[in-house]
Amino acid sequence: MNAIQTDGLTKFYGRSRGIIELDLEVHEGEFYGFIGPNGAGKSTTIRILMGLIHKTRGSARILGKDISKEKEQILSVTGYLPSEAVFYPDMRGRDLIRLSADLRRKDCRKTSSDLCERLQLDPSRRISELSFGNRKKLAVVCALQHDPQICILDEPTGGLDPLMQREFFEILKERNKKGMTVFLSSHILSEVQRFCSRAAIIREGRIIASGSVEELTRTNAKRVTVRGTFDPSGLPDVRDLQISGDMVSFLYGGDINLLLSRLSRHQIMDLSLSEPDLEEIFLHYYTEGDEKE
Ligand SMILES: Nc1ncnc2c1ncn2[C@@H]1O[C@H](COP(=O)(O)OP(=O)(O)OP(=O)(O)O)[C@@H](O)[C@H]1O
Repeated sequence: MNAIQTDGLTKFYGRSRGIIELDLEVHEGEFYGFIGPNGAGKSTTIRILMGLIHKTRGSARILGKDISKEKEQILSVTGYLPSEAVFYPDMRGRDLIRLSADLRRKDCRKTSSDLCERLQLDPSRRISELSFGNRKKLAVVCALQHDPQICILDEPTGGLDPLMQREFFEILKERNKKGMTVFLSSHILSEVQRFCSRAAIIREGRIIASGSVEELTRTNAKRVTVRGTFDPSGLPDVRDLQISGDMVSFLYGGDINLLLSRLSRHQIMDLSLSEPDLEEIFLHYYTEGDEKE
């Protein structure tokens, strides 16, 4: 049984595209990243999974349960962190936390107070008095206090300062070790590279690549940085060329001997060849797509 499985999942808002023919497979216990730029369809996918909006066609299951028919069973074992949490402003944090626990008919006092302490959240304050980051922490407590089997997080780190982001990922990692599946959408690629074992890349509503983060980042291309006067434009498979003063930097996917022989004809002061990071690979997927169109 997969933690999340979608088959041909499609959503149109009127005539405009949300997501198209999305096939996702997230295994139980995985830490899975869902990467894509603004407007790619990440929130649309997540909102359909959480039953907040209806699909146009296709199907989706969470822990084997159909999202259209078994919503209540799904919600009782799922934690959800929306990208922008909107709460009743006059409520106090602790009342919201209790309401969220009551909806799941669970006593979550011990876990919620641990979470508040770790996230340094004062739950006695009114929601209207909380900063954006503190509202996010409140949403994290509501998403995790009932020890869900799967947690679906939409751009989770927006609004959290770096220390809190670290604590938040620590919590997720601990939960994941105990078996919780984590599915998070992000456009912070280093975050996905650091924490996720597998990921899917979504672009313009379609998944353009998926697999282990290692596979996705494995490429023959190297980031070449040269100090000196060098023009790589005659070389094959050169992308993302950046020139700044006497520094030339580009992604190179061609024959390394050819590169070395071209370089040897120039006065080079410094040279480095490094593995591209996920950010660059992502760009690579995008430019590939653009070339095909
Ligand atoms: N309520 C809506 N009505 C009409 N179109 C919508 C609506 N919500 C989303 N869309 C469109 O669906 C597409 C996917 O949007 P979605 O919010 O799912 O992307 P996203 O990947 O989550 O982006 P972001 O990172 O900016 O949150 C976009 O083209 C968007 O304009």
